[in-house]
Amino acid sequence: MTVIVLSGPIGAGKSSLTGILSNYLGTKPFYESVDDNPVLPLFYADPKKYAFLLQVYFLNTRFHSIKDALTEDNNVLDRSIYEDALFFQMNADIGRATPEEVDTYYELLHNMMGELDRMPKKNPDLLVHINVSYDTMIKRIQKRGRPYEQLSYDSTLEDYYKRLLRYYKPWYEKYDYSPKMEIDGDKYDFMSSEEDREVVLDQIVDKLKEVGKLPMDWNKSTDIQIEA
Ligand SMILES: Nc1ncnc2c1ncn2[C@@H]1O[C@H](COP(=O)(O)OP(=O)(O)OP(=O)(O)O)[C@@H](O)[C@H]1O
Ligand SMILES: Nc1nc(=O)c2ncn([C@H]3C[C@H](O)[C@@H](CO)O3)c2[nH]1
Repeated sequence: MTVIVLSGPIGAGKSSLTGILSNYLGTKPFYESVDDNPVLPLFYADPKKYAFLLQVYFLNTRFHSIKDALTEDNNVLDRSIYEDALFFQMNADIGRATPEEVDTYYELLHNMMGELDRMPKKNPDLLVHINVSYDTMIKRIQKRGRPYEQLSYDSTLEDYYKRLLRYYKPWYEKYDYSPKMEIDGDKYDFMSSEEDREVVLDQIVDKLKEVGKLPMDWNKSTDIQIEA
């Protein structure tokens, strides 16, 4: 079984690359609950009131996806459980959670991580992190067009997004649950440029080979599924 997780800030391209990568490798994609998430619009309308609820919602749905993913042989997950605390901590730091909510959240997270430790596979095999600058992030958020994520929706979102990027840098540097790699999301338009898509897929395939998750002579035309 091989598990690949994508990470990166809002609009970095995780869902898009999850689809492309899983299609390329012939594995199953698992997406973060966004369009069917009833709490997300509430959170953007009143972050202070809904930050804790949203966090619990994401933790719960993420846990479901991880359990489902473990029933499949190989899979690609759009965002890791390890990023949930980054979001929560950032929201707590800007006063959107009470001390009781902070304590409860970390206890719940700790409890869930304990459950993951008992699963047949504790950690992913590879984390693929998409790096984007603030300008790219905003362009992508605009392109996708969820109304409540637009800068025009709330004047504090610019600060929120810039802060999020600042939190991601040390988070990625510290991340050590699995091998990891970065994709330059500013440079490569893997959505519309076939050439860029190939470069990005090659980078990921090379890394999977390096960590022993694909045979060294694998190429797409051999059409072999990624190794258990
Ligand atoms: N490398 C890229 N080049 C050009 N456009 C991209 C790229 N990656 C993503 N996009 C576009 O940017 C938008 C956001 O992408 P996507 O939904 O995949 O981001 P995400 O990281 O999953 O976001 P979120 O964290 O909000 O779930 C989409 O419209 C997508 O088509
Ligand atoms: N507050 C908060 N905590 C999370 O754990 C979290 N995970 C994702 N998101 C938001 C970002 C995008 O708008 C949208 C899609 O990623 O959902 C989160 N927001």
